[in-house]
Amino acid sequence: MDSDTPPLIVDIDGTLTDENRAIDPRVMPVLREWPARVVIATGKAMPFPIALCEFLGIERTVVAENGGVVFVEATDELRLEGDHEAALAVGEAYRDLGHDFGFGQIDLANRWRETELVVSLDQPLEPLEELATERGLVVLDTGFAYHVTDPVVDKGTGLEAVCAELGLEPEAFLAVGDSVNDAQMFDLAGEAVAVANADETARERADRVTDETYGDGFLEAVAPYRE
Ligand SMILES: O=C(O)COP(=O)(O)O
Ligand SMILES: [Mg+2]
Repeated sequence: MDSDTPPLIVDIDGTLTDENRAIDPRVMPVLREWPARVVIATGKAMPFPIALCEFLGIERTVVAENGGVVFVEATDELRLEGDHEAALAVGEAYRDLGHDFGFGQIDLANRWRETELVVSLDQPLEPLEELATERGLVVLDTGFAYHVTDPVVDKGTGLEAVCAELGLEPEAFLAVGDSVNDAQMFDLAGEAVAVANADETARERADRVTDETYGDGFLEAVAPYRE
């Protein structure tokens, strides 16, 4: 890798993982040794990307909850944005209709969530969308969960917030991802790469799509910078 390596913003599920959310171990040395800034941008709640950074031994620069949560360790900045009350109200109304979030009693998917709400893909989408729309929220299907999210935030606004903290430009970034929740960061990044398992929106908004899927796709996306 040379000094021209761009900063990297990368999604977790479907990009660094396999289809079952397990991290592909081959991505770990790549992230650990990346010579420029690495931003982990995910729909997951903050503890997951923070833990990933900690276990990788890299600085914690994180966009979580699809942009609702931004944490920049270097400047000690934590920004929470989005109407969490509205998301919780959607959840309550969804339950009142007899539906369930689908993550069991303990619900680790929502437990540490601070700005949005997630529902399992095996639960009905239509009533969730109706309730979300009534409250000015949107439902994102990432291929891993339905996210009830405030449209004032996304991974693009998250990238902008990180850049404002660190004095970087979004156009300097290489972005890699796999789904609709990566679209706005793809639009802002100088180079956006969708892995081959990506959904239609991510593929359309990317500059290129890899031949390989999941972790293999990520490795292919970053290969030009590792020669
Ligand atoms: O868990 C999800 O639903 C999406 O997570 P991701 O943004 O890291 O792919
Ligand atoms: Mg993803």
